[in-house]
Amino acid sequence: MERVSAPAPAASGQASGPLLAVADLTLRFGGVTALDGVGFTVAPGELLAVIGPNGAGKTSVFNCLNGVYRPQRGTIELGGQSLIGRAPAAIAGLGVARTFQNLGLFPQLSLVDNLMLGRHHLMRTGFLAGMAWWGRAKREEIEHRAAVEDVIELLELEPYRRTPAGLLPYGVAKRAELGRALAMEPRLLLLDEPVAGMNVEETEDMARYLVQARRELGLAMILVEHDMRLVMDLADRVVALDFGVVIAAGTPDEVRDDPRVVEAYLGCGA
Ligand SMILES: Nc1ncnc2c1ncn2[C@@H]1O[C@H](COP(=O)(O)OP(=O)(O)OP(=O)(O)O)[C@@H](O)[C@H]1O
Repeated sequence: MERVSAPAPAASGQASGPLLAVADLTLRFGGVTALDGVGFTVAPGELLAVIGPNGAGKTSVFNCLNGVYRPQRGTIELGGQSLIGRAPAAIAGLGVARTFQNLGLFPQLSLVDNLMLGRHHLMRTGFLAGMAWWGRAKREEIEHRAAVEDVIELLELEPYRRTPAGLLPYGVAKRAELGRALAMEPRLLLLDEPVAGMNVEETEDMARYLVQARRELGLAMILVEHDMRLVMDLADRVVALDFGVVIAAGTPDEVRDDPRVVEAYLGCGA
């Protein structure tokens, strides 16, 4: 898997500091305060889970991190570079990839082509340049295909490589969605409910692939997930939100046992 390896920590610009630092994040929609002074950090290689009942602000955090929403207040720094005000494509270019709850795959394209599209922002040779610089374009193509093959191998997607994404079984499509994000060679991966709608066996498979991806690629991840078992099994640290405010942060056990967290979940009927 060397070709898809994450950059060394020094490439983040802060060898010893956090990879991601979020402070005082505040986001309002008219009269609704979706996020109110949210702050957390993610260390290189760390898996941070963000939990909270429905409407707590988890998706809003992701949408701020990848540039879909612009917060009214606060800072977001990746390796010391501010992400605020940058377009989603620019943030992807800086190494932030996201998986989507409702799958971000093109249903007509084969799994391999979906993964190749995940690498689009890494491609230096455009179509015309490709015609003029055939040798370089060809080399680039070979490199990109090799990187995609590494992801296919890591996630054991070989049997589905030519299958149109729209025809993949649900669990495999979620894995392909993870593959699309990994093919971007991110420094930080945002996982939006990767096991939503999965049965127990599919959930266990996904957990195994996430552990494998972390071990092989060493990349940092933020996991938004309602499945508490997965959170407890995978997370290094957990941040709990309720009504847009951080109500607890710490190890999975600390956060699970925090009375404010228990109350937030009981209050929402979960
Ligand atoms: N585009 C929007 N316009 C108006 N209000 C919004 C918008 N997006 C989110 N909100 C509001 O912000 C708050 C936080 O929503 P968000 O989707 O971030 O919560 P969540 O924790 O992801 O919830 P869920 O677990 O149900 O996905 C909610 O009150 C929601 O109604």
